[in-house]
Amino acid sequence: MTASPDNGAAKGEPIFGTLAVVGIGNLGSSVARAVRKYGAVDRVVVADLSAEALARAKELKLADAYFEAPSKAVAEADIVVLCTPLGAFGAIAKAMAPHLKPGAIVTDVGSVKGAVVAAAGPHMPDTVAFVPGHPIAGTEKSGPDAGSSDLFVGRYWILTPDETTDRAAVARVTELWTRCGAIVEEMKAEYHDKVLAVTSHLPHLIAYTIVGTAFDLEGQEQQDVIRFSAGGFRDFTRIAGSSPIMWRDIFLNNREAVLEMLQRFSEDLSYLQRAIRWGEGDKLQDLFTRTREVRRGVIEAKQDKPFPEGGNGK
Ligand SMILES: NC(=O)c1ccc[n+]([C@@H]2O[C@H](COP(=O)([O-])OP(=O)(O)OC[C@H]3O[C@@H](n4cnc5c(N)ncnc54)[C@H](O)[C@@H]3O)[C@@H](O)[C@H]2O)c1
Ligand SMILES: O=C(O)C(=O)C[C@]1(C(=O)O)C=C[C@@H](O)C=C1
Repeated sequence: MTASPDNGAAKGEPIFGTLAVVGIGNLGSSVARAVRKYGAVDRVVVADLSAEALARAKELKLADAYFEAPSKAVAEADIVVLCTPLGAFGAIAKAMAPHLKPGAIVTDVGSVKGAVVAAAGPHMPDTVAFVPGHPIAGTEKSGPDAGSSDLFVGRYWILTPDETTDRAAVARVTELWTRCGAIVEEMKAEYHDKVLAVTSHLPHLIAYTIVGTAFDLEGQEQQDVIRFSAGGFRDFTRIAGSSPIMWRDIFLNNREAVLEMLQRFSEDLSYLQRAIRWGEGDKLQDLFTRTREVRRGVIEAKQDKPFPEGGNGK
């Protein structure tokens, strides 16, 4: 099931000429590194509004050319990958639209799909194909140093084309991310947003809540929570350390699905609360047995580690 590359760069003919990354942070730099390592494109250009991120990307030699304005970077691109926080997608799409090459493909890595299609889609010229996408891979870190060429190896990359999307463009984007090691699947944007609300957005919200609760404790108690940080809390602090801007935008852009899942979660939490209050150990044990099975399933699907076995951090 795992896609082609081992961790020594498997190569073939480049799939695209020039690839433009807009937003050279964790995901953008992972895309830049991966397409180069796996020989998927001839040339990489990047745009980022942060002078600091651009300077660091240059030091790391992540691309062949660097621009502040997306309009400059996309002018020569055969494929553009939007890798900024979601809140910027609409404005970037509008600004770059007049400068896109006819025949170019625009795709993205945004964690929510419905809102992205709504914000960016209407700005796309008819001469360009827009293929929304989302790699289910990442870490809590931000910036160009955080990326890895192996981030996508063995991980799912979901595309959410609709009935108007150019199928040839979908096929080329599929080929691109498959070359970088991902397992590409298609689904409807709305379905994607519902599934990710449970598997990614809600866990982050829970982590933010628990760590926030600990932070709100007074004086000595707060210090001791950090000092004696047990495994469970420690794991929550990792994802609660994720980018505040990225996660603000995810919750603002997947409001309905997150609120729906949060409602179900609250009901399930009340059930456990009652079971603890009334000493109903059988109910607790029954649920914990079923959740153990879920964990087994994740391990069997090889989705339990951020990087592949022996995968590099860069
Ligand atoms: N981090 C993850 O685990 C992860 C995983 C999958 C998808 N994503 C998605 O990837 C995207 C980027 O996340 P990240 O973790 O790489 O964030 P990041 O903070 O590491 O990088 C974002 C970059 O975008 C730049 N940027 C912001 N606004 C811009 C604009 N208007 N024009 C140009 N550049 C701009 C920032 O300067 C920064 O360099 C988000 O949409 C997120 O939902 C993230
Ligand atoms: O492992 C992590 O640090 C992540 O948060 C990565 C993670 C996830 O929830 O799995 C976060 C957001 C994404 O859109 C995709 C991946």
